[in-house]
Amino acid sequence: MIRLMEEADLEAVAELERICFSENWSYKLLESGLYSAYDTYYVFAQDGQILGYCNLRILAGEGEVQRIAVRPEFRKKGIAGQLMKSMMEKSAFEQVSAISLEVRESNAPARHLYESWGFQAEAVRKGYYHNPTEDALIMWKRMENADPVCVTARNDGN
Ligand SMILES: CC(=O)SCCNC(=O)CCNC(=O)[C@H](O)C(C)(C)COP(=O)(O)OP(=O)(O)OC[C@H]1O[C@@H](n2cnc3c(N)ncnc32)[C@H](O)[C@@H]1OP(=O)(O)O
Repeated sequence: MIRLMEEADLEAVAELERICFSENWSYKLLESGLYSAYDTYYVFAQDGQILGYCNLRILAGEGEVQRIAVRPEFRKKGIAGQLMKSMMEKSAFEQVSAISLEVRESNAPARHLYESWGFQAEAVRKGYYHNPTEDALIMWKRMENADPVCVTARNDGN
């Protein structure tokens, strides 16, 4: 089941980070995020185990999918899809104009996931990632209530 992350989940989520990302978020960073007014963390929990988690940041009327990860042995079972659904519902509830995210260019599973939720790659950040060095794709999804003028301005870097 999907629920909000709690303090008791922090160690398990930090472990998930270590398993899933070469540049992983620390316990301290996750702890500060838990109490941030801008961040919403969801976990997918089953039989007392955290199988997946994600973080949505909402700032100035825009959303950003900052993190999503699923334990390797539980992938391709729709868990990330359920986490995405929770973030999309939260974004709609908060009436964000658009949602963005960054993803490694070579990360086919994540890109497929995001495309299936209506995200489109619109820009590249050269050498954004380290360990190994790689470009980031910036993907966007416009929400139905989007203000086109505002979104265009943001995409031009203004
Ligand atoms: C903003 C960021 O966090 S970017 C980094 C994203 N996170 C990571 O790279 C961490 C490591 N990877 C993972 O944890 C997982 O592979 C995730 C989160 C990308 C996907 O999690 P899963 O639970 O396996 O995804 P889920 O089963 O919900 O599948 C979602 C869609 O992606 C597709 N997909 C999943 N894995 C793959 C794959 N290896 N190759 C191609 N497509 C895939 C599925 O077919 C499904 O598409 P569909 O809805 O059209 O059938």
